[in-house]
Amino acid sequence: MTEDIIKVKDLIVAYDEKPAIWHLNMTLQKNSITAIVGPNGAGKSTLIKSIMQLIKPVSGEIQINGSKSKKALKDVAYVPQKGEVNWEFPTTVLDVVLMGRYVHKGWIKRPNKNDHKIAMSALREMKMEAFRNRQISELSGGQRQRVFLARAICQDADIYIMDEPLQGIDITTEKLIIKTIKSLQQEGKTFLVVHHNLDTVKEYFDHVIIMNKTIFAGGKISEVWTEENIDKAYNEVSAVR
Ligand SMILES: Nc1ncnc2c1ncn2[C@@H]1O[C@H](COP(=O)(O)OP(=O)(O)OP(=O)(O)O)[C@@H](O)[C@H]1O
Repeated sequence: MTEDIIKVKDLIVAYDEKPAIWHLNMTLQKNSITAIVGPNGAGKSTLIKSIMQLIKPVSGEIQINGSKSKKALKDVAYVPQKGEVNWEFPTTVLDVVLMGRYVHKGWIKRPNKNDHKIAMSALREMKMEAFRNRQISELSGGQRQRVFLARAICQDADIYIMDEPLQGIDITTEKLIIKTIKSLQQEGKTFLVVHHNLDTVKEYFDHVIIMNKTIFAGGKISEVWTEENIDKAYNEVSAVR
């Protein structure tokens, strides 16, 4: 029996009255690892920012675990694109990872021993333990991505929404991130991941959403990952532009 953990109904999102998402409907299946693919400007980031309530849609409805409330977001860990973060902010790797705990305690309470233990274990999982006292401005791109994943792990959310986590990283880090995602799936977690490399979709994911402003196909890789569907989204864009 499958269960939809996120439901998006008839979503329209616009920037300066120009639609970036147009009548989009999708569901995210619980315990899946789902890729969102589509060409540049297809609205992939806009979709996940809408789910994270970082952007207000023109219309439509988004439910997380059956709820439309902002409170439902505490079950969601968000990994933004690297470029969206101020990496010059003076803070250490450990402090960034500990931020994952604030969702559980609020911003007022200081992290306790247990929070530190959880943060260190997440850093260990991402092989970043040795960097814990390093300033985030002094990390490479791949190391930054690992720190962000460690923060998400530290939050211990049910759902992980990640915007291009494999962008600009080496193959070792890519394999480490995928291994971590797959082992978290074994623990019952769900992943929605913006992904660009079409060659690795089949290997890394079990579900896919193929989009360009709206959804062209969505479901199990074995059912919807076809040349025809990919072509539609990447080439037949005029209908929704
Ligand atoms: N803050 C913004 N203001 C105005 N337009 C925006 C803004 N953010 C995105 N857009 C536009 O909305 C459309 C969708 O952008 P979005 O970043 O969601 O696409 P994407 O699929 O994530 O692209 P990419 O693969 O290039 O990262 C694009 O045409 C983009 O130019």
